[in-house]
Amino acid sequence: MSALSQTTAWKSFSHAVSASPTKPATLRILRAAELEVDLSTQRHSPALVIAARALLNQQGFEQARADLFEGAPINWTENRAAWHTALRAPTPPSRVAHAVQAEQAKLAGFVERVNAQNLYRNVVHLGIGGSDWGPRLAVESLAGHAGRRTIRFASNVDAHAITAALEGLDPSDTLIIISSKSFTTIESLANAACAIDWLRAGGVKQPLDHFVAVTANAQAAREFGIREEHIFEFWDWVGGRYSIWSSIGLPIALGLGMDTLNDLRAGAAQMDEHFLNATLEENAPVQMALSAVANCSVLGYASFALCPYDARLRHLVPWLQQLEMESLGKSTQRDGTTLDVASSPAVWGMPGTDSQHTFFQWLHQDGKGAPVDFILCAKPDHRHTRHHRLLIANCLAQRAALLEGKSFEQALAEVSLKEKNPQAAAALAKHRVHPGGRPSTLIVMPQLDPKQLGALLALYEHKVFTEGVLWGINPFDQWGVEFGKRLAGDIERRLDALGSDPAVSPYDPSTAHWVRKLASG
Ligand SMILES: O=P(O)(O)OC[C@H]1O[C@H](O)[C@H](O)[C@@H](O)[C@@H]1O
Repeated sequence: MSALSQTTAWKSFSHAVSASPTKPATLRILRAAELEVDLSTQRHSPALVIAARALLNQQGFEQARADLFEGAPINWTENRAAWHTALRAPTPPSRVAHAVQAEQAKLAGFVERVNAQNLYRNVVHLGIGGSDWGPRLAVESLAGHAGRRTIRFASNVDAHAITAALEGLDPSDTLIIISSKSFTTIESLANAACAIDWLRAGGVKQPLDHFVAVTANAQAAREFGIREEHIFEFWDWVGGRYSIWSSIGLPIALGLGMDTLNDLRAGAAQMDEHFLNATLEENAPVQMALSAVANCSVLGYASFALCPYDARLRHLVPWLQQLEMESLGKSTQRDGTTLDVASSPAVWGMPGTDSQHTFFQWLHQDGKGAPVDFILCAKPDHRHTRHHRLLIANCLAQRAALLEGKSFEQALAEVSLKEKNPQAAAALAKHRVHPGGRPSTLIVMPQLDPKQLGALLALYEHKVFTEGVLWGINPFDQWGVEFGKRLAGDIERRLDALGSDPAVSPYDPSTAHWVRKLASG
C-alpha cells in the first residue's frame, strides 16, 4: 500500500476539501432511521462528492461494509469478526442465530423470573470500559422509562466508587452483576471481591448466589464460583466497546425492562439498514466519517467536541470517547505502513448549556478551535416549554455563531455605539472578532427514547467504522490498552513485594523511584 497521502484519490479529496466553501450555500440534512443529521455546516461541494466517492472506492469501503455485516474476520490483528450487528438484527445471521437467540432467551427468562418473584430491589453493576459505558449511558439517560429497580454502577478501582455504589443498600435484596468480556479485568474483579465481603458482612450466607456474570470467558466465571444459570455469555466476535447489544445489556433489562433493551436493539437495527442501503451521498454514518476525515486530516483539527443539548446524555461523552479513541487511536495500516496523514481526533465535550459556560469561549475565539457535534431532542419529556425553547435557542445560537463569526467591521459598529473615540473603539473591536467558518454537525432526535438512543449509538459506531476504512486502520483492537494493563500488573507485583530493588527494575529512573517510595509507604 503506498502512503495514503500520495494516492490519487487522497490528493483529489484533500484538494476538494480545501477548495470547498467554509459557509454553506444550501441545506444538507440526511435522514437516518428517525434521526436527522444536518451536515450543512461541514465542507461540501460537487467536486468533493466525486472525490469522496473515489476515496471510499480506493479504500475498499463497500467490501469492508459487506464484511462487517457478514461476520468476516475484519479485526485482522486478532483474526476475528466484529459482529455486533448480528446481536441486534431482527433475524440474526444463520451462522450465529442459534447461539444469539439462545442467549437472548436465557437473559429474558432470567429477567422474567426475578421480576415475577420480585427479587432484588437493587442491582450493582461492576464493569469498566466497554462493559460499563453503554449500559451506564442507557440506564441513566432513559431513567424516565419505567425504572423498576435501583441500578448503580461501579467501574473504577478506586474503592470510593464501589463503596458509594453499595452504600445504603440492603445486601439481602441486592444483585451484583460482573460484566467483563475477558473476566480478567482487575478493576471488576477487585470490586467483585469487595462486594462479596459486603454481602457476607451483611449476613448473606452464600454471597455468590447474589452474583451474575456477563462474559466471553464463562470458564473463568465458573471458577470464580458463579452458578451456571447465572452466567450469560457473549463471544469473542463481539468487541468490548460494541457489547451493549449483547447480554451486557442486562442492567438495562433489569432496571428499565426487557422492552427497553429490545427497543434499543431495534433502533440500532434501523440504523444498520440505513448504513447498508442508503446511497453513499445520503448515508449519514458515511458522510459524518468523511467530514471527520476532512476536518482532521485535511483541515488540521486535532479534536472535536460533543455537546448533546440534553442533560440526560452526559454519559454519551465518555461512551463516544471510548468508541472513537480506542477504535481509531492508532496509526499502523493493514500492511504495516505508518499512516501518513493526521488521524483520530481526540474527543471531548459536555452537555449544553453547561458547556457554554465552560469551554465555548475557546470554541468561538481560539485561533483554531474544534468542530462540534450538537445533539438535540425535538420533544422533551417534561412540561417546561420555556426551558426547552431556551435549550433549543442556545444550541442553534452557538452553532450559528461558530459558523457566522463576526467580522472586524461588525465588531467595530457594535463597539462604536458606546465608545466614541475611534482609536479606542478599533482597539476594543479586535477583541470581539470571531473568525467563524467553524464546522459542526447537528443531530436532531425526535425524542430521547430507547429506539432513538439505539439508532444514535449505531450511527456513531458506523461512522467510526467508516473512518477506520478511510484511514486503513483496524478499529477493533486496542493493543495500547493491553500494554498499559500489563505494566500495571507488573508494577502492582513490585509494590506488593515492598520496595523492590530499583537497580533491577526495568523502568525508567522516575518510575523506579516512585515504585520504591510508594511501596515502602
Ligand atoms: O470487558 P473487559 O474484558 O473487562 O474489558 C473492559 C475494557 O478493558 C479495556 O479497557 C479494553 O480496552 C476495553 O475495550 C474493555 O472494554
